[in-house]
Amino acid sequence: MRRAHTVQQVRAAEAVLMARLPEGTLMQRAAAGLAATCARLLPRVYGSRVLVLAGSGDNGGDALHAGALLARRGASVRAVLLAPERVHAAGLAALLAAGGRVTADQGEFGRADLVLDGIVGIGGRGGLRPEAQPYAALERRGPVVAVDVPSGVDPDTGEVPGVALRADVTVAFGTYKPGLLVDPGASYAGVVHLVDIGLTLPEPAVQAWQHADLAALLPAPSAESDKYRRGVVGIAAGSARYPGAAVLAVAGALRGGAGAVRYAGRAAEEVVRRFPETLVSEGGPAAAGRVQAWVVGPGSGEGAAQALAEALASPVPVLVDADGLTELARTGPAALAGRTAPTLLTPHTGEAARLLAGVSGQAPPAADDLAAARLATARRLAAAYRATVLLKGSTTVIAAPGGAVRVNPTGTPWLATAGSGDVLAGLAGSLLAAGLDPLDAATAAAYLHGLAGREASAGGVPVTATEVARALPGAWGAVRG
Ligand SMILES: NC(=O)C1=CN([C@@H]2O[C@H](COP(=O)(O)OP(=O)(O)OC[C@H]3O[C@@H](n4cnc5c(N)ncnc54)[C@H](O)[C@@H]3O)[C@@H](O)[C@H]2O)[C@@H](O)CC1
Ligand SMILES: Nc1ncnc2c1ncn2[C@@H]1O[C@H](COP(=O)(O)OP(=O)(O)O)[C@@H](O)[C@H]1O
Ligand SMILES: [K+]
Repeated sequence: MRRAHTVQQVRAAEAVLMARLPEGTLMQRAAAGLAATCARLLPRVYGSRVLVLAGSGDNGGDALHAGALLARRGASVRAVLLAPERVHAAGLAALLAAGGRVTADQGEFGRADLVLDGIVGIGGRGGLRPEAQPYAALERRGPVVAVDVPSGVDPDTGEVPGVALRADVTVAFGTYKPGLLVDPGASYAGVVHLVDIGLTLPEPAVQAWQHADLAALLPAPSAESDKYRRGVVGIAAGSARYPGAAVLAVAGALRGGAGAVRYAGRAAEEVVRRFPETLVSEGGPAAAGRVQAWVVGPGSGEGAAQALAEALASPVPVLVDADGLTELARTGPAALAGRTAPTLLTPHTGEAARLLAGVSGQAPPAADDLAAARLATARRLAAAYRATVLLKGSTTVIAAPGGAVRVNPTGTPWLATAGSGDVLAGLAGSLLAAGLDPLDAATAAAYLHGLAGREASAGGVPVTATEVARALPGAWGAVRG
């Protein structure tokens, strides 16, 4: 599991450690880890040209100390001081003593074999200041290594409020920061290396699960299992107009670990033709047999209101997607008030905007603004609807009403294809029916769906939602190892 901590959490942990250690110890540890990563990135350190961009704080100090270590190994190190009057004095002294030099020549950026971005770290706010902005647009020859955080990226949120410096590698100290895991910030971080500096940290603000975390969680039948004990997932999706959404949601659900899939809706004929293993009925959720979880909304069209009301009236977990979300946004959180079982909402940013309008009673915010602030959006929705929220898009973020947040590290932009969300909804619903709680079901579904999308698009080929569903068993296999 990758754990990310907020600036406040990091500073608190740092304060405890600094009180025990001689001054400068933490920075020495950080600089040593940073220099070691740089040395691995360079074909050879001796004779390489390294440029340090040093801001006014400790982030600049780390970069200058790492520059000094590289200079001692024979690199030709130059430093641009973005705020010379407030530069980290000990860092600069170390660099100069090791043979490094200060420069004001921007051209060094394009000539460097490696650039260290020490402009700002966890003290940075509000994008790059004007004096640093030109570096974001300059041609580069070697990799840019961000010190702790790519400068200009908000460490706590991943928001990029102005210009930021795109890194090839980020060396993070002590822990990941949420902004390194969530787009748009994550896309500026490149490959993230973690350097242990000895911090003792509390529960992380954000988690990103990996194969091993998921393997421990995915349902598996035992000798005593039968199809009912494995869980039955109900799919209330599709309509005469959109039968495909029903087929795709069922395709996802059949590969999600439940023992049976029950379909309730207008596209029963198409569903059975494609998947004869499905139990079908023509009516809505109220008229269907028992299930352990409902998925409602994909392609439901005009039937969405009725299907949603019936599913929400049931005592089992309900996943609301697509047209179901549009319907829910009309009533707002009040529609969930009487529920006795958990609810999982799976909006993209357009649906998230409608859901927020359903809370405020005002015009929906712009979807692009919500995409730029994914963590805040998912948290707001989870709190307002008292439901778990899986916010789809370039980084899928999952927020539980109690405050837990997970971000999904798998996925590919190739998943942005019609119907892939329907597959995800079916898959997540199936995991809910198999007994996972909404946070785990959403985490596992996003992860497997993202892996399947990558597998199906391997080599950079377009994928269809059907192919994503077909790749799901392979994704389970990869996770299970
Ligand atoms: N907290 C820790 O546990 C450790 C921190 N270390 C380093 O210290 C860094 C934090 O240092 P600081 O607290 O001095 O903060 P920074 O170095 O991140 O920022 C310092 C100053 O930059 C200015 N600034 C803020 N936003 C800016 C912007 N957008 N553009 C230009 N200047 C801006 C402000 O005047 C601020 O005081 C970490 O990111 C890390 O690199 C490490 O040395 C080791 C341990
Ligand atoms: N830029 C992107 N990068 C990665 N994944 C994306 C991107 N855009 C969309 N996705 C993923 O593609 C899927 C699309 O779902 P959705 O928007 O509901 O589409 P549909 O309604 O057509 O099924 C989601 O899993 C979402 O997270
Ligand atoms: K930085």
